[in-house]
Amino acid sequence: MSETWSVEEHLDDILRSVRPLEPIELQLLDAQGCVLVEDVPVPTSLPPFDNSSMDGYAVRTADVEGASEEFPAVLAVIGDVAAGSGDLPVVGPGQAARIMTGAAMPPGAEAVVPVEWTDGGLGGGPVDSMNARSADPAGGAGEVRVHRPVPAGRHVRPRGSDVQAGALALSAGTVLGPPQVGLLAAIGRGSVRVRPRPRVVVLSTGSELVPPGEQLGSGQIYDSNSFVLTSAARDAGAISYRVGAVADDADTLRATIEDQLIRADLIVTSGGVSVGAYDVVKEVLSKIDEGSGSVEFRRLAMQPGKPQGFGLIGPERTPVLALPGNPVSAYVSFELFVRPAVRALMGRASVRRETARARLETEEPLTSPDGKRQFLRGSYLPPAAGETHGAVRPVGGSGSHLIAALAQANVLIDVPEKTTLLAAGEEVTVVLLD
Ligand SMILES: Nc1nc2c(c(=O)[nH]1)N[C@H]1C(S)=C(S)[C@@H](COP(=O)(O)OP(=O)(O)OC[C@H]3O[C@@H](n4cnc5c(N)ncnc54)[C@H](O)[C@@H]3O)O[C@H]1N2
Ligand code: MOO
Repeated sequence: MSETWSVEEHLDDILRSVRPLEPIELQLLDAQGCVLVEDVPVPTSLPPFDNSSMDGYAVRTADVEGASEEFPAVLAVIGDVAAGSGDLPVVGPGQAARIMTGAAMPPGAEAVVPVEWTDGGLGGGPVDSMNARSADPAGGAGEVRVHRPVPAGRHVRPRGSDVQAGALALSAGTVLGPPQVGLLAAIGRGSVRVRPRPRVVVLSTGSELVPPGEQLGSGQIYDSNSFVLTSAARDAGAISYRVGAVADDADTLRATIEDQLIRADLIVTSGGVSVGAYDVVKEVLSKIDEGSGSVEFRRLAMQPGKPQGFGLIGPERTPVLALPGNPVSAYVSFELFVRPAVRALMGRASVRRETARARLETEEPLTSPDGKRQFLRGSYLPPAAGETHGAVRPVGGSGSHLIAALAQANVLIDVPEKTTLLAAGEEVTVVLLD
């Protein structure tokens, strides 16, 4: 650990080694959040047939020309066309078919008159709605009085007006959010080829750690890192598995990691990477895979998050990121290094968090160590209307054990290596955490 690496050098090293996962065919809902690797054409136009956009009556326009409430057009109702009806009546002169939203236009009809522009077949004034079929089984028969004319095509959604057969529904590289999943379903695709979500195994280490919910003994603390890292991995798009804290024992740790390799696209550990006598992660991972790669431990010009390990292990050369154990260090390290690695495995084009420039609000000037890039926790308010910059206020101090303040933060204030003092009102870069 003699050489010191910058944040960017460490990240570049990780991103150079992490390749997107091989694509697989996934059911639509399993593909949510994934990157599509195929161009998906539209097999059949949407809508697949001309259909009504209103509940009403399908008519021939000539029959309702000049119609008014005083002088309604009286048409013979020849039946109902409900959404899903396959059998369509032919609408002849002087006739109308009662039609529901989404139902196919019957042959002969050119437009739809909404039910509100008619007497609903009841012989009175305009109605608000149709009677339910159960209450009025004969509603689709008899006569209807139409109070207004309609031009051809009115209240009709033509076949292909949404998207035409042969067009590109979605192109390779698209991230499948809910609307894209909806479009795939609408064109009849049950599954698609995507890069899968990476499986991230999170493993915390430390003999002092006790799972939340259990009793603490003397010198013990609750294991929070494995929870924050597992949920952060899920938030980044991964399928994450939390492995309970492993004691500071080299053999146990080695066996646990070897067991976990089978289900991991990425392994994240926390703790045990510093210079203490019980820092077993470093001890085990530096030697786990002699010959076919191992984990390198380095010191970064960064605070928090100075000690970091990265390498590829096992037969599949699975990436391992060994994060420092201090809770804030572990989380900041996740945001800066693990999240981009997860996104790179997913094949996402942008792997980094967004940043913004913000005005610093602080009573006392902030100090930062020379030669270290510092990531302070901040509470950020986006720009108000008409303003170009938001405002950020530091929360908590720089101590990497300050878990409560971290929970109040929505940004990291990125203080460059050479900056040692920041006064109120200065412009800073913030990394947006949500
Ligand atoms: N002599 C030196 N000591 C330390 C140095 C150094 O350069 N010289 N670096 C310090 C820095 S900076 C960091 S960061 C830590 C990193 O230490 P480790 O990665 O070895 O982490 P641990 O010693 O296991 O734990 C550190 C701290 O965090 C608590 N912890 C650990 N795991 C969890 C968890 N899962 N949940 C909650 N809290 C956890 C642990 O109890 C310790 O308090 O080393 C410094 N020391
Ligand atoms: O680097 Mo440690 O992460 O400063 O607390």
